[in-house]
Amino acid sequence: MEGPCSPPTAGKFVVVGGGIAGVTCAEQLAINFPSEDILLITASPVIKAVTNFKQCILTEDGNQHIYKKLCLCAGAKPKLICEGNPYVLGIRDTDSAQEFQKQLTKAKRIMIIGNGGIALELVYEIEGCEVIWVIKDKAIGNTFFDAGAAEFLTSKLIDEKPEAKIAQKRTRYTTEGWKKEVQARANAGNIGSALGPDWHEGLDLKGTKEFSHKIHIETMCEVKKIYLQEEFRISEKKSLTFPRDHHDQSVTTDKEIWPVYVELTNEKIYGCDFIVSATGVTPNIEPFLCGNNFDVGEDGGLKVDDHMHTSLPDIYAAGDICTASWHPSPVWQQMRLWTQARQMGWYAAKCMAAASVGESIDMDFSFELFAHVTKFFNYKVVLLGKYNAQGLGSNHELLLRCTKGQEYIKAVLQNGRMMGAVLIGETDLEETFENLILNQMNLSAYGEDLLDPNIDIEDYFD
Ligand SMILES: Cc1cc2nc3c(=O)[nH]c(=O)nc-3n(C[C@H](O)[C@H](O)[C@H](O)COP(=O)(O)OP(=O)(O)OC[C@H]3O[C@@H](n4cnc5c(N)ncnc54)[C@H](O)[C@@H]3O)c2cc1C
Ligand SMILES: NC(=O)C1=CN([C@@H]2O[C@H](COP(=O)(O)OP(=O)(O)OC[C@H]3O[C@@H](n4cnc5c(N)ncnc54)[C@H](OP(=O)(O)O)[C@@H]3O)[C@@H](O)[C@H]2O)C=CC1
Repeated sequence: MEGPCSPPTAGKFVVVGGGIAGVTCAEQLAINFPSEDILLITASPVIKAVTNFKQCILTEDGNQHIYKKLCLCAGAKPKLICEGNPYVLGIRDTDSAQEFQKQLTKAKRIMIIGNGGIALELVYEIEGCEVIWVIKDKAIGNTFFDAGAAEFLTSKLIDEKPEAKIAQKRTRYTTEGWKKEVQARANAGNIGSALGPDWHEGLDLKGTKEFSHKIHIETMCEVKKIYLQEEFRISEKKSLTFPRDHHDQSVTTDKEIWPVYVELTNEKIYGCDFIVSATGVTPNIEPFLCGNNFDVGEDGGLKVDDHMHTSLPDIYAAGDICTASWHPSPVWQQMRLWTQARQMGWYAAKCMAAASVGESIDMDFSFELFAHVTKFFNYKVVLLGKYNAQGLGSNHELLLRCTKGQEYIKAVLQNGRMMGAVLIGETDLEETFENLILNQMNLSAYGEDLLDPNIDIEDYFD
């Protein structure tokens, strides 16, 4: 490690990471302390070490920065099924998304591994390329849906894609102005900020073929082995599987020569141009561990308490890098999402500001109820509270309403109180359900009327 090349700079507050968590944290600190210098450090220059005993961080360019309070917002990186294989791509930032797009323009068939957000979005968006989608579960979208919602969505996947996409209603964050600079600097290194909602809007996700969608789903299996073309040819002659569409699971032999071959745990082998590993993320904590005894969560994040404080004095963390380790509200859980990263960055700044002037602060309201609004297969999707009855055991009931091609509504109730909901389509129920979850009103008397389409429940509960 090189020695420091210039005298240390001092800032009351230092924030590491130019993603949504870090930028929101720095912005909020600047609002609270307009006359202070707030130092925002992002992947270029990369942080090499944090030496807490000296309240000092050392950047890769050899500079030292002294802090009174530090917030680590270095995000996460893709957890790939296999590191160092040029045919296995992860998607995280602008560079990796562009690399994926570049490879796709030359591809006839790709394989997507994983059953979460990235896979769900990709299988719907990719055109002109066969997609073999490999999932560990029985049904699609395990991180967001139960089997019922998955079935509702699967029927959309195998129908033709509609022309009109639903309108964007949220504020778009662009990389213009000063944010562009932050992004550009981050991308100069090899770790950029995570792409967020609408990340594929500007990308032309088209392969070499003329058809729209061709998706084959392999359920309940994982990758057993990946062979490069040469390795595969000299390996014992294995029979290649030829993908059919979703309904036709018959197996025939594929005669084409592919750059890479994947053997699955169900013994099938597919050739393809490349593999997308959409298999979750690992928090970026390594640069901060050396010499520091941070408490680390089971998912590999820096543990933070209800004031976003890590286990080390004056060091906070927010966004994908952290593991929420406080006793949460019964209807909130952490998921590594853009909205949570922003809320955490904002709240961390509030906590840092309060601590620095010796004030106390209550937990922010945004951690009362889990709420995620997104779009899958061109449907608006709203997830509230314990939307999949997470942690409720068998002591819960589900109310369902489904109109094929239009809407899927699920309410999760426990002891007559609403604990969570999945709303797919333009249901207009999110505000009412959000209130019902928050106020924990006893709904036993309403029974199934709660989802009766002939009853306007908005009027009912107002
Ligand atoms: C393809 C994709 C699509 C997504 N879509 C959605 C969506 O639709 N909805 C949703 O809610 N969420 C979505 N997410 C998740 C969401 O983008 C992330 O949860 C969120 O952006 C995390 O923000 P962050 O600031 O914690 O981390 P990041 O955005 O990862 O930012 C981390 C920052 O730290 C910097 N950094 C890293 N290491 C160092 C270091 N050693 N020194 C200095 N700087 C460092 C990086 O350069 C970066 O600027 C998506 C994620 C991906 C990858
Ligand atoms: N619209 C949205 O809300 C979007 C959100 N995102 C967010 O971005 C981040 C990255 O997305 P993504 O990579 O899709 O991560 P997710 O955490 O959403 O999903 C990862 C998926 O990969 C599966 N998986 C993990 N390891 C393996 C393995 N070895 N073999 C096969 N499958 C495996 C997981 O299964 P299991 O759960 O059983 O381990 C899970 O289905 C996440 O934080 C996600 O929430 C991304 C895109 C869109």
